[in-house]
Amino acid sequence: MSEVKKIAVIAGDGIGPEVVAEAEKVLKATEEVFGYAFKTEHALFGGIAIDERGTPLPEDTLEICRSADAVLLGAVGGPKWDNNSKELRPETGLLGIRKALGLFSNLRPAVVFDCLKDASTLKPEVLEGTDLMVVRELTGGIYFGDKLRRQGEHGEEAVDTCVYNVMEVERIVRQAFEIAGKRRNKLASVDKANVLETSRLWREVVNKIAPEYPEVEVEHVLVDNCAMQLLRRPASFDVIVTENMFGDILSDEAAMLTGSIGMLASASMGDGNYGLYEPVHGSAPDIAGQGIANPIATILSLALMYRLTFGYEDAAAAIEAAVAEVLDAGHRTSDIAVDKSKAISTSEMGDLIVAAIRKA
Ligand SMILES: NC(=O)c1ccc[n+]([C@@H]2O[C@H](COP(=O)([O-])OP(=O)(O)OC[C@H]3O[C@@H](n4cnc5c(N)ncnc54)[C@H](O)[C@@H]3O)[C@@H](O)[C@H]2O)c1
Ligand SMILES: CC(C)[C@H](C(=O)O)[C@@H](O)C(=O)O
Ligand SMILES: [Mg+2]
Repeated sequence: MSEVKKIAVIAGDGIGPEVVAEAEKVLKATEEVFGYAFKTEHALFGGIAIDERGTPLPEDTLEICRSADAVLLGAVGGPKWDNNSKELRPETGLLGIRKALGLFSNLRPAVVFDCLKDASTLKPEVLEGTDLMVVRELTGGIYFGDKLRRQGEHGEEAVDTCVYNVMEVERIVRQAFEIAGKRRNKLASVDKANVLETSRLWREVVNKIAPEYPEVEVEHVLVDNCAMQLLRRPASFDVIVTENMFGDILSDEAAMLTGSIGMLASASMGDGNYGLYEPVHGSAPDIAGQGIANPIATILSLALMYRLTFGYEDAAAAIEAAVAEVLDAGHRTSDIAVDKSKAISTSEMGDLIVAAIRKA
């Protein structure tokens, strides 16, 4: 039996608790199969924390996360809190936890499973071989710059400020080069350097660091062009590194290459092995409570946790293989089902993945 590791579990809102429950089943199965020992501690966060504690990110939730080795998060947000003031929004809690835990690097792999090519809105031949990683800067840029409302010449105005310093760009770009070096040695740096000063700084930093990684081929792509190229030639991308907001948008776009945003996992990391793992999708209020959400993004996020925080490659690979096996066998939640009448539920998908892990 290995040393007990601690995982903070945050279910959140909407489909968050539904998909996290399935990931916890997988956690339990992998503990038993591989002999790992985890202590999980649940914490309140997001809209439910606003309702129960008057703040989206209670101090004790942050403490539970800080004292853990990793965090598993579902999703937060929903219409109930959409008209709240900024401080009382679930999304403010999400930005707060990322900042407080120093998670500046958000890794969002988008891999097209062969058997799911028919689930995407794109032609199968365009998707062939698509396996990319969006490396999104997560604690800077327009998300965190000063915001204000004021009276201007034409009445009320709103201001969002986008700021990046060299240190913030260097650390994420370095991580992206390192990741590209372990993959196919291709890095696309995405910016809007034809317009934005922050993007010109970003590009200067990439060009300054590039000679340290001569084996990595660097391509600068303007973000509007990148949005288009992702649909035109997705398989040509390996690692995409970009700032916070561009990464948010491009990763949702990349999700559709895989068939559904319900397939896209993510890891939010700092300098070390500590990480927060969550699906790329949100709380999906339109399907919450129906038991039909796809839990695979959250389950694959758990696999990323095993790999990146704990170095348990056997369990990570077993989860990924189990997901592939279940999909190959034709099982689909409704978001990836071509014939929706045959779609299975969230918990059926979780159970099938657990069964595949146990029998492997
Ligand atoms: N990390 C997070 O917690 C996070 C991420 C994105 C959005 N949000 C929040 O979630 C709320 C809803 O946002 P949205 O509707 O723009 O995005 P969303 O990702 O929640 O949903 C977009 C669409 O994708 C579908 N979808 C998402 N996840 C799915 C899954 N696992 N299985 C099947 N279908 C799935 C939804 O049903 C919806 O039609 C908002 O409050 C937003 O702020 C939170
Ligand atoms: C909910 C929102 C604040 C968040 C973001 O924009 O970072 C989400 O869209 C994501 O992709 O994690
Ligand atoms: Mg997003």
